[in-house]
Amino acid sequence: MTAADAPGGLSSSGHVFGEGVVDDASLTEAGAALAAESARFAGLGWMPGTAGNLSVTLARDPLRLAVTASGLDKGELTARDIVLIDGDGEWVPDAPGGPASVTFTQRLGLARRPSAEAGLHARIAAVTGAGAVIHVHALAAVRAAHEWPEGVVLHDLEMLKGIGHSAHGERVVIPVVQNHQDMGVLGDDFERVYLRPTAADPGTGTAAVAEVPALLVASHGIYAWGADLRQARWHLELTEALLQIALATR
Ligand SMILES: CSC[C@@H](O)[C@@H](O)C(=O)COP(=O)(O)O
Ligand SMILES: [Zn+2]
Repeated sequence: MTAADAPGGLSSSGHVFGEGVVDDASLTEAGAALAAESARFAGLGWMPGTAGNLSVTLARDPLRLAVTASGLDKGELTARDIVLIDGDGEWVPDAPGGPASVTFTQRLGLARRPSAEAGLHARIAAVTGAGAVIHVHALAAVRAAHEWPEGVVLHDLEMLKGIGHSAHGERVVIPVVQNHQDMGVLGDDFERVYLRPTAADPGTGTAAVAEVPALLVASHGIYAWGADLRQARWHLELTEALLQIALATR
């Protein structure tokens, strides 16, 4: 299976969960998938200039993510424009199977810095178990966070089903946090507002609480995540559409 035809744009071999080992092949595959996804959102106008960033989780123990490099035009990324980071969002030497002390990025002759927001990607992946996180500067997300700084309440909308909730009779809150340049602060704020999912109780049949797979950062943009890149994209596009409806019908 190639990166192009795999669910989420990344083949199952690209996820090396549990081993903490990431090789050149999985990095290249992740880079290709992130570049393709990034071009899609740049085309939508959701990543103007160098805005926005994306990541995929490559390993869980210890946590390793491939994140887009900082400060690049997100409509022009290539498979090489990624950086391997740890659970703190810090660059880590990659490709342990490669020549000793020569990293993937060094072999390519590139000096890449991880996204300035890599720390929040890593926090979201750690807390939610996400396989992919996407951050864009989409307009409805910014407008909705400005309009409803305590969180955007949605209900009785068909597309809520697309983010794991009911189309009828359920109150869903898209959380909002204030913008901050310190990813540690943003990560803590995210954990404070994140609605953790609960499993269904087989004894009582009590319905599980589903998560809300999106976070609005006021005066900035939106983060959305999912089990893989494709699901993260669906959650992002559906949330932005829901926010457009909320703004249009307020
Ligand atoms: C063009 S300003 C946007 C940045 O400050 C930031 O918010 C952003 O989304 C992109 O940062 P980056 O470090 O390139 O991943
Ligand atoms: Zn941003």
